[in-house]
Amino acid sequence: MLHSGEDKSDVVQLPEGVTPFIRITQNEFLGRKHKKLKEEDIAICVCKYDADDPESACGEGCLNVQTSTECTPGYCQCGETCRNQRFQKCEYAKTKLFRTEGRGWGLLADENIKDGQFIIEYCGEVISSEEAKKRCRAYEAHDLKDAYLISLDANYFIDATRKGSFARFINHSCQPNCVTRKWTVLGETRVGIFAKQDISVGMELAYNYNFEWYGGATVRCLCGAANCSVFLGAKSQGFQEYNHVWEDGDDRYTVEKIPLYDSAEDECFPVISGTSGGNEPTKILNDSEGTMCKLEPSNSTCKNYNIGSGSTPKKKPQRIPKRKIKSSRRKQVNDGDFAKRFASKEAREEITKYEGIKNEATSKLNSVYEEIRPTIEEHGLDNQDSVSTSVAETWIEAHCSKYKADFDLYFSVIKNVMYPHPATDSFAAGPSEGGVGPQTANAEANPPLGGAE
Ligand SMILES: C[S@@+](CC[C@H](N)C(=O)[O-])C[C@H]1O[C@@H](n2cnc3c(N)ncnc32)[C@H](O)[C@@H]1O
Repeated sequence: MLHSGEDKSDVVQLPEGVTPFIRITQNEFLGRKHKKLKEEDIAICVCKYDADDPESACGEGCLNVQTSTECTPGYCQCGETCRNQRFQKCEYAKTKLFRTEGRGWGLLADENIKDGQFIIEYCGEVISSEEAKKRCRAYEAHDLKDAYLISLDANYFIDATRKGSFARFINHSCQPNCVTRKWTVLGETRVGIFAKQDISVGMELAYNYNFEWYGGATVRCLCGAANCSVFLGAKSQGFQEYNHVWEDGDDRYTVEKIPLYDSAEDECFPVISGTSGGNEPTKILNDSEGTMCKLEPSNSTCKNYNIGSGSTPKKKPQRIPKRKIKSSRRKQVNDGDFAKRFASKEAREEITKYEGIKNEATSKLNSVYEEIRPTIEEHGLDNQDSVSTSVAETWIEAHCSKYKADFDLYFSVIKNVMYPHPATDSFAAGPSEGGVGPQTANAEANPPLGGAE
């Protein structure tokens, strides 16, 4: 197998089946030259090399390192010992290309990598958003299914489709072991892949693409993480708003909450109307530092990406109004006082007990909601990713208790309808009292069903 950190030649020997590309170790600029730094703009640190302290030569304490700026050769007093020229010197970790299951090619660590270590630069052609849009259409026309474009800043993109580094093979994961970071190198912004934890040799490298999704066909995520969002971009607001399936009071159910069939071959997951085919709405690819790659509608059937300026889509997705934060009270469901509809005392007592538990759980849920409401509002609408884990846990716990209480109550009602106790007091109503089910006294004792405790 090929070690991505070894072969520095332009045209690389690739394993069979990999679409050829030209390997570059520095971004190439389309339509402009590399910036030439003016002397007064060069950031010069104050580090001095001390043979007894390797950190002295532009380690973590270096002013340039702290501002994610590489030192400029000839200007850094540490000279050759400067350790802050990793992009310039291609100080990549050893990695290896391998074939994944269902996700095309991927890149794995070919040596142990330390938390925070620079792994590789995401190199490609630096192009404007206009050019990105054009290229995207061309790629779609050629039915390329993998997307290799990431955003560099508001106006530029890095396209690693035809020319790039091996970083182009790093797949997305919802639980990644790498992150992207932007660094300023000789006046230009460059994107590096860094380890966000220790990575052992043989582990696949992955970072979170942070797709911002505004419609179009969905790409099923096969990262296999326990917290997988099921689709690339499923957590983005665009995806959530566009792909919601139904709303029920406060709750909005999106496609990601619907159970999927496991088989990758079966396309059994829900088809969301209006999201496929020729009129694909806008889609945005967002790198982990928050800059965005606007993706636009296209007329092709390409599923993975549409890149463009972000101008008006041909067919606007139906915008679903953002969920309003409830004023002060959550909706209270009136279950209709089931207990009093039963003829037997035992049934009434049992159901009354469960009604009490359910009311308590509802009140608890309401008060938890009141507690977390400021946090939710503070973090901007309903993005549950923004609230802290402890808040989310409290909220989930209150929901679970409420669901259990609901279940217990309804179970008890159904049980008493199906297997009624004999009517034991004068309350036993005739049909006009509106019993929930058959009210005939049943000589048979309790049903062979247990309670729902
Ligand atoms: C930058 S490329 C990654 C390398 C790619 N696997 C290859 O073979 O060249 C991004 C593309 O890989 C695929 N991909 C990456 N991560 C994925 C994931 N978690 N689930 C499904 N497909 C994924 C998608 O087709 C995506 O457009």
